[in-house]
Amino acid sequence: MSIIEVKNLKKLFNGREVLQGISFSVEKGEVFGFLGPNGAGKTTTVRCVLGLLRPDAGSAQVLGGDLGADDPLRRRIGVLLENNGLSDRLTAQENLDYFARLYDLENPDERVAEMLGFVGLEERKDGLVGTFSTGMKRKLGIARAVLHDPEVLFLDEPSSGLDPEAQRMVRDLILDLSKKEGMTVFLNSHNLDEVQRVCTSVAILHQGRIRAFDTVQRLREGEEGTHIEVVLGDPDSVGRAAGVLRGMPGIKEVEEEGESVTAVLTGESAAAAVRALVMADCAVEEVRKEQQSLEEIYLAAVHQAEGSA
Ligand SMILES: Nc1ncnc2c1ncn2[C@@H]1O[C@H](COP(=O)(O)OP(=O)(O)OP(=O)(O)O)[C@@H](O)[C@H]1O
Repeated sequence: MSIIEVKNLKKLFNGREVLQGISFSVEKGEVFGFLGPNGAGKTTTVRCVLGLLRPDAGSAQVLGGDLGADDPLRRRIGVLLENNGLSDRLTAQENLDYFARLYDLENPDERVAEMLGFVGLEERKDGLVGTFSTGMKRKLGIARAVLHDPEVLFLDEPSSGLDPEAQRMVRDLILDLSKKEGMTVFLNSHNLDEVQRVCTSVAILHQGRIRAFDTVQRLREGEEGTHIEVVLGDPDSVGRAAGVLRGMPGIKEVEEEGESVTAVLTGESAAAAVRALVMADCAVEEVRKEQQSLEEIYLAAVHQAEGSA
């Protein structure tokens, strides 16, 4: 079962179809990036998924249920939206204490201390949140969102307005939650660099339609296979290396370019290609995998959609 399952979701505002039947799913432990230009329909989608907005057609399920209709289910998710839900007039600890009581946690003091430590704010626990920097508030907001140990975490633009160092801390927190706690994360973001670094899969939404949906790795490697460039240490190896690669069934489009050979791996790993080249005595100096950046993929998806509109 997918953790988040959106099927043919439609939403109309004033007769205009803002979501035109979108579908995607997020599996357990994934960090999913939801991308799209301003006005694409991301917030509308998230509001439908969170059960805050009723779709006109289709369904949006989280952990097998409808968050709008199932109270106990809501306890199993954590949400950090633009407004971090913290009170400026309370200290960091008092803010978390309040939510720990709200969630009726078993060992509230321990959990609050643990989460203050997790986000690196234990030394500032008695500071008033109103005096905190944007980065500190964001970290405390994340601690607040995961205090009750949810299975799924929704984050809306978690790094917006943060300096590079604070962005990095937020990124590390997300990776920790996913890798160490096995949390599934839904990340709404315009920061393509951040998404490329932390997300395992992405969907690109544009004008109410999903234009791309796949793992980050598959999107970056391209549909036809992984492009590699093998740089050879001596010119004599080039022809021999090209011959070896052409003889491998899972490799196509082998071309000689100066002191390099380029190829597309369709059913063979880069490691297997390198092994074959070394066995054939080719002086392999460097192997580069040529991957598109998420930014290139995003811009291509959006422009292609605009071209076809
Ligand atoms: N309550 C509403 N009533 C009418 N139109 C709405 C409403 N909410 C959103 N829209 C419209 O739906 C479209 C999608 O908006 P949405 O906020 O979902 O986009 P978004 O992808 O989240 O954009 P951004 O990145 O700027 O936050 C926009 O054209 C917006 O004006």
